[in-house]
Amino acid sequence: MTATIIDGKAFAEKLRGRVASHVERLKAEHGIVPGLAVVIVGEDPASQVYVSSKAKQTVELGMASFKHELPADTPEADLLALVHKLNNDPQVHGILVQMPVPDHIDPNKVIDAISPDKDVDCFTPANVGKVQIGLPGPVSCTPLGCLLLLREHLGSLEGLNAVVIGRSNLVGKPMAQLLLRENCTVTIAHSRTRDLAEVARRADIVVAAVGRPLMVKGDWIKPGATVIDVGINRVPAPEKGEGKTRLIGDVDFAAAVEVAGAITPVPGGVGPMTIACLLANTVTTASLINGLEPPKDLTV
Ligand SMILES: Nc1nc2c(c(=O)[nH]1)N[C@@H](CN(C=O)c1ccc(C(=O)N[C@@H](CCC(=O)O)C(=O)O)cc1)CN2
Repeated sequence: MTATIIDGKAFAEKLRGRVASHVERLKAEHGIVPGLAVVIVGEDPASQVYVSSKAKQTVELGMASFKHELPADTPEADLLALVHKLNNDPQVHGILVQMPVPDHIDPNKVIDAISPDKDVDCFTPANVGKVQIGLPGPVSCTPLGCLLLLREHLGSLEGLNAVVIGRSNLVGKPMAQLLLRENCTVTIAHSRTRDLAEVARRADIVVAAVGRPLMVKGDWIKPGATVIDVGINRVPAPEKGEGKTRLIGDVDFAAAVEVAGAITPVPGGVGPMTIACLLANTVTTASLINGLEPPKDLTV
């Protein structure tokens, strides 16, 4: 059996189309131009690519983009001051500080500084709580992207056994929460989980978000299960030339594709959905800030 490949790139394109039509409507009917501010501290090459992509796509969808590039040695206080300025800027409806930040900056202080009204990453405790109890607002971008892909592929997730491997605040925990909201039976597995392979083998849905290349083996997957690979691991690729790299996921794709019912590739799976969901969240926050109901087709 060979799994269906879940095409995140194609789905992200469709989602961006929906975002663009809501942006047009907000402008035409309410005179609102949703604005997204992205802040990057330092020169991490991957982060720079993601931030440029975010800014470019924001403009492509008709929104206003505000990009702030700060040197790696920026004092924490200066970053917090910029966030406060953006909190008070009426043209900005979404604020994102690219993670990770350099070691001398406390990411929790940065997250705390972002106004929950503009927290398009859904990192603030207020928004994490809203997701938990099902109130409208932004939803963590990568987990939102995963869930939209799962719904598109499976329809209802009700009653399914879902195993999330990884317990980060960025992906694992919010992913588990969203799956619970879908009435899945959810297990969060992690580095200390006993018999991880056995736990994974019970799952109808496996979400791998550990950041360890190829950790999830083919024989960890129940035949027919749906596998969502959140891993984005850059590894050396000498076959492509000296110093070249390639991206691989947390799942051993070549083996898992023979067992699973459906699987996301890396690249081209969850990654593109993360940015599309960020843009969707910006329309959500722009709507809420202006007292409008956020569009239902951009969220879960
Ligand atoms: N403040 C945030 N920081 C980070 C987040 C986040 O959601 N908010 N997520 C990740 C990185 N990330 C977005 O910022 C991200 C990662 C990957 C992709 C993507 O499109 N990947 C492509 C491959 C791209 C490549 O060649 O490198 C794919 O998988 O097809 C988009 C966004 C950490 N930080």
